[in-house]
Amino acid sequence: MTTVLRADGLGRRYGRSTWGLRECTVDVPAGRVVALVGPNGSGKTTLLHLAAGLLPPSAGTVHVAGLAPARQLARIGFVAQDAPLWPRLRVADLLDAGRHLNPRFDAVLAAGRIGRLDIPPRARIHTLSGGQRAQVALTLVLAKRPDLLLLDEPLANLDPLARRDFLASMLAACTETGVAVVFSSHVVAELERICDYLIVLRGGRVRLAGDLDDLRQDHRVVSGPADWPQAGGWSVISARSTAGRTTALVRSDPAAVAGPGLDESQPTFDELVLGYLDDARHTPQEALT
Ligand SMILES: Nc1ncnc2c1ncn2[C@@H]1O[C@H](COP(=O)(O)OP(=O)(O)OP(=O)(O)O)[C@@H](O)[C@H]1O
Repeated sequence: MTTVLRADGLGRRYGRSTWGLRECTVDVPAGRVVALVGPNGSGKTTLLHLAAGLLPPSAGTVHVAGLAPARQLARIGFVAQDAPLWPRLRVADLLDAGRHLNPRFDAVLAAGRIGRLDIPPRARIHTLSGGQRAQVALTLVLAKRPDLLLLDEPLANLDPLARRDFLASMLAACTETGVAVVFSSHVVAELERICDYLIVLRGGRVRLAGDLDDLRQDHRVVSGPADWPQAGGWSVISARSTAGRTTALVRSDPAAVAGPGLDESQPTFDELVLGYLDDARHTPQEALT
């Protein structure tokens, strides 16, 4: 397995005592589409900035295709939150700038993509819709032909139709170019269709990371009488009780069988993510400082 992004004990401290990210260890295989999820302030942007070489680590290491990000800038595409672009420039001028600034820039791919999206090349950026601006930003980084694409909440500010179009075109571009994508988002429901790898952050720490199919196999949603989670040998991630029944996300040996009176199923993507965001063992942010 080729690893495109490797973080080992990675941490970033802001000021003297606030850790934005701590003890982050993940291995992202080449060509995967990674959902990076977590509540506000959980460290998603910090991780993306470290991976893009925009921030130096305070602890641990991060490598992109085996080297420090600063030495791999040509292989990394990064789109910051809100896809900032020069508002007065025309689309064609931006693509031109991209061509001059990036040695591997694929001008044919960029022009073809903008044409297929029906974005007028003569239009100035500030006249485009939020969805069109997000697509121009995605086109610019895809044309760099990166090995790793880092997208920080690209769906924010997009309406549901624009989100669907953006995700579909992003997935098509990934399949075509083989680029790995790490994609931070709060729009959990939309991620399942496109992601095959998951990283859940909470309180600056990695709560869960791995191949989505493997993670779903390792977990169960089990529902039973109100007191059941105390009775078994499960590792309970989170539990909720309503109307005399308790439903819990548990991590278990795939061979384990639920006892009598318990219903179990493999978690959906939402159940897995929300179960870890609800994690009762959550370490409060104060404990990280
Ligand atoms: N420049 C900074 N100075 C001080 N603290 C910061 C700075 N940037 C981030 N932090 C802190 O680090 C933590 C992680 O922030 P980060 O922006 O990485 O989270 P996030 O998961 O991307 O949040 P959001 O979903 O709101 O964008 C937060 O507690 C935040 O307040």
